[in-house]
Amino acid sequence: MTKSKSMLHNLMRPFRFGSSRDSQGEDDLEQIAANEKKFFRFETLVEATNNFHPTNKLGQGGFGPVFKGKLKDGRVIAVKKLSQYSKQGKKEFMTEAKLLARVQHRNVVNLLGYCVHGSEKLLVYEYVTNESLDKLLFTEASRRGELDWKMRYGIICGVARGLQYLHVDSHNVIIHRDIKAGNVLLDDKWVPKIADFGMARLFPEDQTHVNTRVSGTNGYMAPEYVMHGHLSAKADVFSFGVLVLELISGQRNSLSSGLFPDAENLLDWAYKLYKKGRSMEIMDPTLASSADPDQVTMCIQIGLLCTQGDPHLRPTMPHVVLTLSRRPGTLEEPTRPGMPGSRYRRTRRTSVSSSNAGTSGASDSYASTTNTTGTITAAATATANEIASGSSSVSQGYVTRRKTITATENEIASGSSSVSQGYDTRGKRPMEG
Ligand SMILES: Nc1ncnc2c1ncn2[C@@H]1O[C@H](COP(=O)(O)OP(=O)(O)OP(=O)(O)O)[C@@H](O)[C@H]1O
Repeated sequence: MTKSKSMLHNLMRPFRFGSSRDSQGEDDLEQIAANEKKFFRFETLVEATNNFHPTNKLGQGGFGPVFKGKLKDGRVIAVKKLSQYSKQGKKEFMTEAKLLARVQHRNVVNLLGYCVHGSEKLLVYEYVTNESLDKLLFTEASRRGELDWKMRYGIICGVARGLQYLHVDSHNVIIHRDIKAGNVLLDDKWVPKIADFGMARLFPEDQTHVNTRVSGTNGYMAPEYVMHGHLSAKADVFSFGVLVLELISGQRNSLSSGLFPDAENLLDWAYKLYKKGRSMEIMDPTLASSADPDQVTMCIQIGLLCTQGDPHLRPTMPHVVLTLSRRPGTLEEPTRPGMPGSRYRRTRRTSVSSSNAGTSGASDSYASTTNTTGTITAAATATANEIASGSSSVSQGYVTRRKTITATENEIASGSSSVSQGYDTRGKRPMEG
């Protein structure tokens, strides 16, 4: 083809019609992906996982089963077979997966690539050797003692850095929406890695169940998200705050545990003790010999700042990372934590913390009341009480996924994002190819 002919050919490409255009597009994408070594042949994954043998199965998540495998080049992988309910078109899936595979950070589980085979869609991750944090912290309680303070502090710092990367430093703003102990994997050196990012892109909103607008996990979801479906990076900050308090206390943030004297949940308990100057009482007793009291006190305060009812008052992740990198010092006073069922109310505050530069003086806050305003219909089928007690099925299945919205990096970095105002039904902001 001459140069001018090939130019014309390229110009005409978007206007070609019919299936040949689609298959051509897919072929092109496959070719690009293959060149970038992100596209895995199905046969390669069959071989690596011993034909997805049950003994290779690592577990079953909301998006489908995960299998351990080994590639011929020696790399150990985790292959997630996406649920058949992912109706996303092949081309779109490949575009999304290709972009997500560019997200690379020490504290994020790296997506090595992906595969499409007939109706099957698969994601190929680096294999992370150790358990997920929830197993160590909660499921096998006897193992909680293995996590001394230094390790827990390292996990707090690592997850904070991973989230900062997703919110601000990656090519695209990525709001995770499901930060929880179960989505933090630990490698052989106990470096934490955030799993399951970017699922919103692979499970577009219009393909999820009608009653399940809110996804996420009970006990971790910010009240504005539960109640109104408002999602911003500050919803991740809230979940991160819950995780911090869980790491310090060794307790799940759930009502059903009944472990929090005179308090509704872990956040309430921590806040009440903090107000009495006794915040250290939430500390897991197994940390007694390893804890650095100044660091623990600082982290409790960070946890409380992150879980404040008013999303505008919560710090941004860059601010959290900065605070953690400094020696423990004076921090702002946290206001009341957000509770599921809290009512949304705007109040004018006289002082706004330094972590919120860029937010307006008038701030939204959540009244501490369990009276709902009926706006729960904007969220999920679960009631506020179900969510608070962890008995809701909001996060149980693939149908509960996911929604995120648009924001610029600067908005998110400054905490002034208006992301909660508008939704991108496909769970993303536009990305460059
Ligand atoms: N990259 C990985 N390396 C090692 N194990 C992994 C990896 N990804 C997932 N797993 C394991 O596979 C299992 C299923 O994980 P997945 O993330 O799909 O679901 P989940 O976190 O259990 O639930 P949910 O989807 O509701 O968050 C878990 O036990 C998890 O620890």
